[in-house]
Parts: sequence; C-alpha cells; structure tokens
Amino acid sequence: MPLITSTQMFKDAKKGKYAIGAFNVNNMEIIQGIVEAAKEEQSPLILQVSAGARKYASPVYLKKLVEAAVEDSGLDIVLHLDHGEDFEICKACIDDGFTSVMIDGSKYPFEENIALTKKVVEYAHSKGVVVEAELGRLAGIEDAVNVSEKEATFTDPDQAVEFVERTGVDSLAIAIGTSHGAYKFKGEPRLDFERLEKITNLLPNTPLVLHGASTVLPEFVKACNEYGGEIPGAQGVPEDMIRQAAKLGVCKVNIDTDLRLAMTAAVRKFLVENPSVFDPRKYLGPAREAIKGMVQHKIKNVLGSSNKLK
Ligand SMILES: O=C(CO)COP(=O)(O)O
Ligand SMILES: O=C[C@H](O)COP(=O)(O)O
Ligand SMILES: [Zn+2]
Ligand SMILES: [Zn+2]
Repeated sequence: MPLITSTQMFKDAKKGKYAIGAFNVNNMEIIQGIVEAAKEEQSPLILQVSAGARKYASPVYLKKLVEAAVEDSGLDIVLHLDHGEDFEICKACIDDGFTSVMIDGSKYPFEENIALTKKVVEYAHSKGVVVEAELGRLAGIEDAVNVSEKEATFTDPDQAVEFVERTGVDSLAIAIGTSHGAYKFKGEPRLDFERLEKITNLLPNTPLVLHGASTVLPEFVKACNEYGGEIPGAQGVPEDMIRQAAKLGVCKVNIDTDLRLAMTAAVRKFLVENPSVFDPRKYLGPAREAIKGMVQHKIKNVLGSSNKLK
C-alpha cells in the first residue's frame, strides 16, 4: 500500500458531499492514534506536516513514521505539506516523496500569489504531485506568524476563479471566517456560507479546503482547565458548521488544534491523577487513545468519511 495523491479521494468526496480529514502530525503517538482511527472507520486519510513539524521531528523521522504507518495499517495515505511558505520547501517535500503540497502565498498580493503558486504547480505536476494553494487570509496563529483579525480577508469568489484558471492548482483553501488555533470566535460562531456556496458554484470541479476547522471540543478544554491548564474561552467551529461546509463543496478539513487539545487533556489528567508515575509510555499511551477516539468521532459523526475507502 503506497502513499497516494488526493485526486480521486476529492472527486469522491465532492460527489458524496462528505469531507476528508487532514490531520497535522508531529510525532509517533499522534500518527498512530490518527491512523488507527481511520483504519477502524475505513476512511480515506490525509496526514499533513507543517514546516514547524519538520523542524521539531526532523524531515526524515516524520517521513519514515508515515511510511511505517502505511506499512503497518495497509492503508493508502496522502502525505501533504501544510502551509509551505516558499518554492524551496515545496520542492524539498516533493523530492522527498510527498504526494501533495500546499503553497501558501496568501500573504502576498494577488499577482505574486499567482506567480508563486504557478511555479510550484509546474514543478509538482512534473513529478505527479498535487498542489493546494490559498486565496484570502485566515486570522490566527500559523507557524509563529500571528495574523490579526484586521489583516484577515475573506476569499473573493471571482478572484478565486481567475486564480484557479491561471495557476492550474488542484485544490483551493478559502477564507470564510475560520481561523487557526483555539480561539476562533469571540461571540457567536459565524461562517460566510453564502460566500462558500458562490465559490462552489463558480468552481464546481475544484475541491475546496477549510483551514482552521477544529471544533475545539469542550470536553478537552474542560479537562485541560480542570487539571492545571489555563485556556479559558477557547472556542472552535461547531460540528454542524463543518457538516454544512462539506455539503457545500469543502473536501478537505484541516485539524490540528483538536489533536493538541486531546493529547494535552489526556496527559494533564494522567499526571495529576498519578503523581508518582514517570514512565512516558504511561501518559503517552492514554494521549494516543484520546487522539484515536477524537479522530474516530470526527470521521464518523462530522466529516462523514467512514466506509468510503475504495
Ligand atoms: O488549518 C489548520 C492546519 O493547516 C489547523 O487548524 P486548527 O487550528 O483549527 O486545527
Ligand atoms: O496551520 C497551522 C497548523 O496548526 C500547524 O501548526 P505549526 O506550524 O505550529 O506546526
Ligand atoms: Zn495560510
Ligand atoms: Zn492551516
């Protein structure tokens, strides 16, 4: 079973009006938890690696861990670079065997974003790798860059059409009100579904990607706060909104914060309840289980990708 591209996966998802989870991975326990969940649910799966993850774990460790997951699980998995910030990192990942890369030129003016994305698309396609790009800008924290609410901009539907036509990109990340991190809304959660619908109607064959799509599960926030953490007021995208986004053309849903919260809640709880234990396996085991349970819930009850493996 190999690493695969997302091309067929996205076609099926778009047609079936469900979404594929793209989960950020940083170490072995995170990978194992996610992959076990996807296997039990017989769900297609995207594992994504950020520049920060490559720096933390080293590129070779992460690549080999994902290869181990493919071998051990027998699943076909997409290995994707998340938020590639320049041509060089995209090229490095493509040369390294990634099957999908994101070039995130969203901080640049429109024409520069197009030129950069086009350059990555040309190289990636010559190697059989698919490309995600971003138009519009999400608020929140991303690789140590904090985009303020003021700097954030929603995706312009007409620009999206021009962007996809001129770059030849395979999928497009859009900004409709989600943001990275655990503090997504101050008041009532609100996403611009009208905008999403418009983009989908104008680009019926382009898989859309929703970044900043963690739901920030209250049970994990509560456990973190109960066991010594301090994350008051954390709030994510309600599950119903993710379901609706999938119905309206979103094929890829990016999830990192929920993994972090699940893992941290489990570790905090274990260490508080077992103060004399110092064997990392004893607290990383429950952390892996928490990730598995959370991912399984998402696949089954939110993304709708259970039993969609071909
Ligand atoms: O978009 C993401 C990764 O690219 C993750 O978003 P969250 O912070 O909502 O998990
Ligand atoms: O979008 C950002 C992801 O959550 C990755 O975060 P990171 O850059 O801290 O690894
Ligand atoms: Zn971005
Ligand atoms: Zn993102």
